[in-house]
Amino acid sequence: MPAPQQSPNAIEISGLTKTYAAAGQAPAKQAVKGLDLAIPAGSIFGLLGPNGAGKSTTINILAGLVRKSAGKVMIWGFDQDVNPRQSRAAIGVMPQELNIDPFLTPRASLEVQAGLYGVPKRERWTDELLELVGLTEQAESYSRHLSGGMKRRLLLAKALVHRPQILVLDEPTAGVDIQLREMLWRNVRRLNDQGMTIILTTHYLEEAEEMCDRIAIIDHGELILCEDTAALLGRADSKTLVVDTGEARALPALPEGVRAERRGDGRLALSYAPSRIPTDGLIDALRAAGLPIRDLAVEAPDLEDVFVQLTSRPAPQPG
Ligand SMILES: Nc1ncnc2c1ncn2[C@@H]1O[C@H](COP(=O)(O)OP(=O)(O)OP(=O)(O)O)[C@@H](O)[C@H]1O
Repeated sequence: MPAPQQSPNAIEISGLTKTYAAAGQAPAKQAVKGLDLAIPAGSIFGLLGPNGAGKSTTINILAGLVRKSAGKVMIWGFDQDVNPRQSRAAIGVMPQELNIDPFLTPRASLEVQAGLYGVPKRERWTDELLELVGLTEQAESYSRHLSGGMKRRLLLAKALVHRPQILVLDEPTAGVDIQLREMLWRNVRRLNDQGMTIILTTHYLEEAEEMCDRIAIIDHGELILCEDTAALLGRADSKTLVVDTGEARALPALPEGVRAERRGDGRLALSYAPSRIPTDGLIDALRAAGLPIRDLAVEAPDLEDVFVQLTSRPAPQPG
């Protein structure tokens, strides 16, 4: 159904605000505070933030599941307030919760979902979808007999019935095993290769680092930054020099600002800010202090370092 999308962005959010009304003892809560965000078409975009930052609220507003309090949301060129049907049709959401009807088979679930989106019978791709997520064999089993992993795969297929231009994955790999995680990412990459824009939230920063072209970090309902992943990683002013000191265990005197830690394998890990202590200067200092250096490696910062620096909070933990 959708046609527009003249901008290079699949999604444009401006001034997005959400205040949950007070309920019982709980006071009103402003979960999203004037968020501006542009998500380029064709990207794999990560929405990250500590627990309670407002990620799910934002995603649920995009999905049309939560009503925003203020602001503008354009999905695939459609204003959510002006063209709610078209903007909904452009997006598919794989939610966190396993909301699957236990009495439907996977095939029936997909058919019902396609019906809800008004997909005509001849345009349905139920068999292909079952194949895509590896549920062909279980197509006629009751969903209540599916394993947790299979239910998640069915959720992915449900999000795709109407062939959306944008796929949103809310914590897709929380608590799933390695095989399922790999299968999910394989599918996500394949869909992205075919042009689909992917938006995901994840608590696994390693995963975001590996999968996402661009990352936004939000905290307390506000945007902290939005950058290409490579640029983001370049921001962290931290490196780790890992030194194999052989039998020597005594710590030498270290330049100020260097943190030392002995790793499980016996190597000495020295963390430092390269803007203040250049790597070669640190190595010279170690030599001058008489530290035996059998081997050494410099580890670049990862997304976790950046995240902690920017939010001054521990990285989110998988729930
Ligand atoms: N239905 C609701 N009613 C009231 N407050 C809510 C509701 N849903 C979320 N909140 C609050 O809004 C804030 C943002 O929550 P949200 O779930 O969007 O964060 P999140 O970044 O997705 O967190 P998490 O990583 O823990 O899922 C939190 O303080 C949360 O308690």
